[in-house]
This record gives sequence, C-alpha cells and structure tokens, in this order.
Amino acid sequence: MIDLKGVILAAGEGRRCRPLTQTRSKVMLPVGNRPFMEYVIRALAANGIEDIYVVVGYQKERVMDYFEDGIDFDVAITYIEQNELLGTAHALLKAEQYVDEEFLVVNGDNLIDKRAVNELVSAKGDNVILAALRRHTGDYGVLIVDNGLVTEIIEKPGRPCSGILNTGSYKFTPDVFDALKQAPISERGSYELPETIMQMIKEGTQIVPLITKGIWADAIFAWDLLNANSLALGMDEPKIMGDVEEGAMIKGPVHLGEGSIVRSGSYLVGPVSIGEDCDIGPNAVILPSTSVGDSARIGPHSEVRNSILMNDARIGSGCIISDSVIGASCTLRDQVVVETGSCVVEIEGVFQRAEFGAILADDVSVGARVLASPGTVVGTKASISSGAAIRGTINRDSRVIC
Ligand SMILES: CC(=O)N[C@H]1[C@@H](OP(=O)(O)O)O[C@H](CO)[C@@H](O)[C@@H]1O
Repeated sequence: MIDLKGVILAAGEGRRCRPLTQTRSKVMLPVGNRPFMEYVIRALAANGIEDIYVVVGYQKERVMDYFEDGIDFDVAITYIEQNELLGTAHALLKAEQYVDEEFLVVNGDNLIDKRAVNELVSAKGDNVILAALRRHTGDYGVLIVDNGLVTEIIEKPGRPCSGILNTGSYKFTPDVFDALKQAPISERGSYELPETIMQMIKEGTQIVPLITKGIWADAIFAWDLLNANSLALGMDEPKIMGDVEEGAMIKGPVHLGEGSIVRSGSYLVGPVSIGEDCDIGPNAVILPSTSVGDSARIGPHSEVRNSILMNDARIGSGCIISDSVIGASCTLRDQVVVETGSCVVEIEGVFQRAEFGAILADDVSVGARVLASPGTVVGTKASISSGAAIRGTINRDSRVIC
C-alpha cells in the first residue's frame, strides 16, 4: 500500500451513451463483462492505492450497490455525493476535505490498466495529465504542448483533429482546490476541470503531459463500447469454469463463468467472455469479440459476433446479431436479424456517422422475425411486434406494431 489516495469521478450520466444510460450511469456500462469503473478500481488497487473516494451522482445506488465498501476489490471506498451535476471541477471540489497530499484523479467511465496508472503514480512533476495520442481527438479535451508542458487545453473542439488528448486522469497537489474554487463556468454551462487547469497554467503552474503506453479507452457513444469491449477482453486471463458439453468446440481465449453451460454443437471463437449461469446452444455460434453477461440465454442456431449482451438477455433460436449492444433483460424471440453497416444516428440532437448493428437499452422486447437495419437504436422497455422491420431511433416505452 502507498499513501497516495485516488479520487474517481463517477457522477455524470454519460448522455451521449444514451439510451444505455437511461438506467445506469456510464461508469456502470459493461465491457469485457465488468463495468468500466471496475477496471479503474483494479488499476488503482494494483498500484497499491487503497483509499479511494468516489464522487457519485446520477444513478448512484447502482454504483454503490455494486462496489459497496470496496472490500471485494481490495480497496476502501468512501462515497461523496455530488447532488447537482455541475461538471468535473465541481465534482472534484467535493473531495477537498479528504485529501491533504498529492493524489490521483481518474475518470470512472474509461477503460484504464495498471500500467497507465503506474505511469501517473511514478510521474515527475506535481501536476500531471495522463494523455494519449489518437487520430480522432475532436470529442475530447485536446492538449497543446510546448517544451514539455501543457500550454492550452481545447475542450471538445468538435471538428476532426488528431493529436494529444486528455484522458481525464491526473496527479495533483491539494493546491488544485484553490483553483477549483475559482473555476469559471464553461460555454457548456458547467464547471470543468480542463478550464480550471487552464486557469492554473495562466497563473504559472506547470502542467506536465504524460503520454501513456498503457491501455486507455473511452466510449463517447454507445456503439464505441464495442471497441472498448474488444480491448477489455484482452485484459483478463480467461478460464472455463462452467460446463462444455461433448460436441461443442471452443477455440481461442474463451471465459465461461460458473454455472454456465455450452451445449453440444456450439462453436465459440475467442476472445469471448460468458458470465455465470448462462445457457448457450445447442448449435449456437459465438464469434470474436463478444461478451455475454450473467444469466443470459442464446438459443439454438443463433449467431452472435462482436457484440455485448448484458445480464439476463434472452436470445431465441436462429437469430443473427453482430456489432450490437443488447441491454440487460432484453428478450429477442426467434429469427431476429440485425443487419450491420454504416449509418447516421442522431444523438442528443447531433447527427453522427457510425458503423454498427443495433443498440438496445434494457428490457426491450423484440418479437419473432424482426429485421433491424444498421444503426437502429431502441430505448428502454420498448416493444417491437413480430415481423416488424425497424430502423432509426425508437423511443423508450414505445410500441412498434407491424
Ligand atoms: C470537462 C472534462 O472534464 N472533460 C474531460 C472529460 O470529458 P467528459 O465528457 O466529461 O467525459 O474526459 C475526457 C476523457 O474521457 C477528457 O478528454 C475531457 O477533457
């Protein structure tokens, strides 16, 4: 254990990941069968950081019920509530009374590994931003660096640009709290950490950028979870703990949780992670890179590829699903087909170009023989009747009758 404390920012909803965040915050979205924030906590714990302060807000009960006091993750968690969601600077200020020495701040809704956290722990300099080089940085804080120091942060410029992005993980001294108290309100109407850092730079504080060689990934939109999922699947050692019936074939890194069964004739090619108490097959095909949550069912002759199925998802027989996210407790009856391809999706009033199959929020019910076009996004508890052809955005609680 080291003295360094960790603060995790976990209060925001993650609006651009809607509709998946209608029922949970982005920190609880699963990749590789674990919520984003579990990777953050594991990476801190692996570096001996055991005192962790988690700033919670939107859907906080789900975070607190899952992580409890942190004991199962070898850390001690104190929850701090941010009742008004006024931005990352406002969130961090809530932690002031708990830290009196150098400390780390990590976004709770990113995938990060122990190497990246270790780089931050051992970084020289009092104020350090963990950065990443990427080809597309327009949706992030973009760092302008000169002479080994950050000179400017341009927050979410929106236009396509490549360069160095702010990962949202930092090492600070408690002096940051004085700056946070003077944080200006941003163009987006909230108090944002990058703006505070800009103020610090103007007042002469040196901010060191540290480009990570570790794993770091974010999901801006719901479909970006597929990429993060594929990275996350490479981070764990897979184990077969459930039953594999004779005649089933398992190739590559496949994790099968306790109480799960893969029935005869099924064909699984890793990386694949299947949770506990799942029932797969007979004759189901699961291809890379797929995560299947606990108590899920994939019926006979169904094929799932490059997808996330959350807990209790039920897929009937003869379904074809690829490049898709299927929320918790969704039911897809027989012969549902999700087409995949390029599409344009409206998220929070902005049109985004993307390439995926479908995003289904929790508790969606899909009848038999439904055909979903690429880029179909379905809100929580919507229900689609058998035989329908669906496309575009379907709002929560709506009914599609064909
Ligand atoms: C206001 C703020 O803190 N912005 C940060 C933060 O954005 P969010 O949209 O709040 O997740 O995390 C990004 C990394 O995920 C980082 O690039 C950006 O600068």
